[in-house]
Amino acid sequence: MDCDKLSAVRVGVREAPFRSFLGRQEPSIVHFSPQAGNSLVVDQNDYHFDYAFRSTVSQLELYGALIMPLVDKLFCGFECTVMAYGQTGTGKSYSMGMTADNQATSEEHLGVLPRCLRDILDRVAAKQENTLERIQVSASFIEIYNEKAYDLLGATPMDPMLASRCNSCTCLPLASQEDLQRLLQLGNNNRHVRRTNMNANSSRSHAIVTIHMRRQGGQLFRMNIVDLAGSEGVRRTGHEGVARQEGVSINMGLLSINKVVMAMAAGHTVIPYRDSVLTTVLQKSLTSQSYLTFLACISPHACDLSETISTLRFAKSAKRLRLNPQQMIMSRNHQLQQQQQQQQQRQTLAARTPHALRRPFTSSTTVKVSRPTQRDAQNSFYLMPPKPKESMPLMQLQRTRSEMGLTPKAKKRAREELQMETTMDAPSDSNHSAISLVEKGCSAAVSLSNSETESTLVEPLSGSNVTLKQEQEQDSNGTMGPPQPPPAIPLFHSSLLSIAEEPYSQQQKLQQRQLLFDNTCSPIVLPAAGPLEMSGIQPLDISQRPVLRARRSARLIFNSNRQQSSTEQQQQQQQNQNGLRRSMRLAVKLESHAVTANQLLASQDSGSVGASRKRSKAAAKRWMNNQKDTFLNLLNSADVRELQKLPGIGPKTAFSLALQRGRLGGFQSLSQVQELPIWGLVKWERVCGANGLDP
Ligand SMILES: Nc1ncnc2c1ncn2[C@@H]1O[C@H](COP(=O)(O)OP(=O)(O)OP(=O)(O)O)[C@@H](O)[C@H]1O
Repeated sequence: MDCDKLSAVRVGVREAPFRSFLGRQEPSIVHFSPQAGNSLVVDQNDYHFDYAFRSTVSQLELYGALIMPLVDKLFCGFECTVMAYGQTGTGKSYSMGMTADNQATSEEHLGVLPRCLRDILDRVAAKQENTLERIQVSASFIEIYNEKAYDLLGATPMDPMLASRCNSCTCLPLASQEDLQRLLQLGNNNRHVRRTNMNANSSRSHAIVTIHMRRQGGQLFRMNIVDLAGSEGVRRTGHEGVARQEGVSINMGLLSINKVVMAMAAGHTVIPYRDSVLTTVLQKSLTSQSYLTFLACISPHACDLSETISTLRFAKSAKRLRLNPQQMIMSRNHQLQQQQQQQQQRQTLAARTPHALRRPFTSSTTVKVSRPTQRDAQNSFYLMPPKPKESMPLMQLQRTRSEMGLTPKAKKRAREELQMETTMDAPSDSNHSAISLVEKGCSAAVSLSNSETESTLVEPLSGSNVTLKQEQEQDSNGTMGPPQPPPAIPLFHSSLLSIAEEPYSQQQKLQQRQLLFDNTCSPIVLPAAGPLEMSGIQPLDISQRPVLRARRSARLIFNSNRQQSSTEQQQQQQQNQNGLRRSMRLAVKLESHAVTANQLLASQDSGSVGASRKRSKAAAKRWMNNQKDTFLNLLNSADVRELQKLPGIGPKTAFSLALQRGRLGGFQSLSQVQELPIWGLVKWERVCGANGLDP
C-alpha cells in the first residue's frame, strides 16, 4: 500500500449529460482539450485540474481514477473526504451514489459511496483473514437543512442537533451492500428533497455520509462522502416562501465552504469555519490533516454558463489548497516517539534513584536560589537554579504562547525574546546542567544532613566513597577566606546528577529541589533575607495550591528553626562541627514534628503581625517587608498560569515575567523586577497597589 505519492488535495471536474427536459440540442459550452486529459476551456478560459471527465465517463472510470486512491489513504490512517460541488441538477447525488433507487443500485450506475464501501469491506475481509485484527465498519448519515443539522438515522431525525455533536450521531454497522442500501433508504426517507424547475428530485440539504472504520485498539478512520446541495439562482428556480428560504440557506452553506477553501488556499491562519453549520460540521475534514477530493459537477448548457464558471472558480481555488497530512502524521509519530523516549528515560532514572530519594517529598523545605555568596561557594555543592527554559521545552513554550492568543506584535516581541534567550543559553548543556552550573558558580546550596551518622556520597566518576566532612568543618569554623573555586568534578551522588538531568516537569523539579535543598537540617544556615526565604504571610488568595502550601510549611519549619532554644542550636552546631549529617528519613521525621509545633507559632505569628501592624510603625514596616518577600517569592516560583492569577498581572505580563526570570536565573529583589522593561509607565504601580505593596 503506497501511502506517500498521492496529492493531498485533488480536484476533478465532471460534465453532466444534456438535460432532456430542456428540449434543446445545442453544442456544449465545455470544450475538452484533446491532448491533455485534465484541461478544459469554458467561455474562452482555460482550466486545469487533476481530472476532467466528459459527460460520457462511466461511474467506474470516475471512481477508479479519482476516489479509489483515497481508500488506500484511509487504510494508512488518514481522514479522507470526497465532496461533490456544483449547480443543481448536474449529477452530484448521482456521482456520489447517495440514492437507493433501482437505477442507482445497478452496477453501471453505482456511485462513489457504494463502490467505496465495497472496496473497504473487501480490504477489511482480507485483513481479517490474514490477521486476528477485528475491524468494525459502520456509517452515519446527517443532513444540514436550513442551517440546522439532523441525524437522519437517529430515533428523532426531525429534531435538529448541535453542530458540535455531529461526530457522535447514530452509526449503523455495515457488513454488506444491502446494509448500505437500507441505510440510504432510511436516511433518504428523512432527507429534505423537493421538485424544482431544474431537478425533479432536488436535494434541498447538504448530506454527509461518513464511513467509520474502528480498529480493535479503538483507532478510528473516517471517510466522508459529502453531497452538497446544488447552487441555484433563486430567480431561476422561481421559488417562494419555504423553498426560497431553503435556496438561501443552501447558498449560504456553499458560500461558507467557498470562503473556508479560499482562506485555506491563501494560507490564512484564521479560517472561518464557524460561519455556517456546514463548515462547522466539516471542520475536521477541511484541515491540513485530511485528504480532500473535490468533484465539481458542471452543466453543458449555455443557459447555465454563469453557474458553470462559478463552479469552476471554486474548483480552481480548491486546487490551490496546500495540505500536508503526511507531515502531520510524521510529526504526530515523532511526538509519540519522543514521549516514549522520555518515558523510558524516566523509568531508567527512577530505577537508578535510591529509594529514599524517590519518596514523596514533604513540604517542610526551603529552597534558596541565589547567586552564591563567598561562604556558599566555599562550603557547598551547587545545583543550577531552575531555568524555565530547561523545565519547559522550547516547543511547549511556543505552544503556550500561541495558546495565550497574543497579538501579532506581542508574538513578535516574544519570539525575539525567545531568540535572545536561546542565544544566551546556547553554550550550556542541559545534560550536564549540574556540573556546568558548579563551574559557573551560580546556584542553590545543597545539603543532605543526618543528625546521627556521617553519610557517604559516591563520587559519580570514580565511584569512591567521599564525605562532606571537610566542607562542613570549614562552614562551622565560619572562615570567610577568599572564595575557593568549586571542585572540578563535584562530589555528587549519582542520584543527584540523575535528578539534575531528568526531564521532569517544573513542579516535579521544584519538589526534588525542595528535598535536596532542605535547610531545616542543613549544616549551612541560610540567611533569612534570601530571595526565596518564606515570609509565612500569604495575603494572596491562592494559598490552597499545593506549591504554595508547601512553601508556607517550609516557612514554618524555618521559623521553627529560629525559635529553637539556644541550647538546641548549640547542639545543632556541635553536630555540624562533627561533620554529622542526617539521613533523609530522619530529616523527614524531624520536619513533620517541626510542622506541627510551628503551625501554632505561625498562627500566633500571623495574628500578632496583624495586630502589631495597627500598633506600631515598625510592625507595619515588618509586615510590608514580609509582604514584599512573599510577593517576590511568588514571582520567583509560580508558573505562568499562577502568575496570571496574581492581581494586576495578565497573561502577557505573566509570560514576560517568566521569561525574564528564566533569563536572570531568578529575581533577587523587587527593585530588580521593577526595572524590567515589561512594565509601562504606571503598570508596576498598579500591580503593587493590587497586591498591597508600596511601589
Ligand atoms: N452522468 C450521468 N449519467 C446519467 N444520469 C445522470 C448523470 N448525471 C446526472 N444524471 C441524472 O440527472 C438527474 C439529476 O441528477 P442529481 O440529482 O444527481 O443532480 P444533483 O446535482 O444532485 O442535483 P441537486 O443539487 O438539485 O440535488 C438524476 O436523475 C440523475 O440520474
